[in-house]
Amino acid sequence: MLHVTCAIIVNNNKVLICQRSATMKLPLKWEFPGGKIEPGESKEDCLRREIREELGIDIAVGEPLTPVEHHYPTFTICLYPFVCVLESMELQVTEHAQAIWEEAAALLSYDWAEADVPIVNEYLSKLING
Ligand SMILES: Nc1nc2c([nH]c(=O)n2[C@H]2C[C@H](O)[C@@H](COP(=O)(O)OP(=O)(O)OP(=O)(O)O)O2)c(=O)[nH]1
Repeated sequence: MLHVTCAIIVNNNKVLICQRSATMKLPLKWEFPGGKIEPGESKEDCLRREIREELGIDIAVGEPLTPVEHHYPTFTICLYPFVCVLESMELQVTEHAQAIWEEAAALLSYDWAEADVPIVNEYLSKLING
């Protein structure tokens, strides 16, 4: 099983969402940026490292949401989501097809990686219900 962190990065009431490139696994699916936890690394350190590598920005890692275990046809992941805050502005998209700031209300209209769907739903229900 792959252990993967992902960041729901919030800034000005928008969330940063990323589209996987055509050559990655799960091509062109939308996801929250992040990646595999390395041996000996904390989830929070993993997220800060991955976000710096993939997007060139710094984040403050905040509240964890519920981890999601998902079985894709050829691999299984456990995805650990955290709500994060943007700490530096200049985005440099190095691995994804695109990265965009999106309103919460529009998140459900994207073609998400399947493991992300429960995370999007939990984030939205927290926004509505506090
Ligand atoms: N970063 C990230 N990965 C996700 C999400 N949802 C989801 O199913 N995944 C999957 C896609 C990948 O198979 C894996 C994350 O690994 P990664 O980002 O470090 O790896 P990768 O796709 O660049 O490359 P690889 O698996 O081919 O080595 O988890 C998500 O929201 N964020």
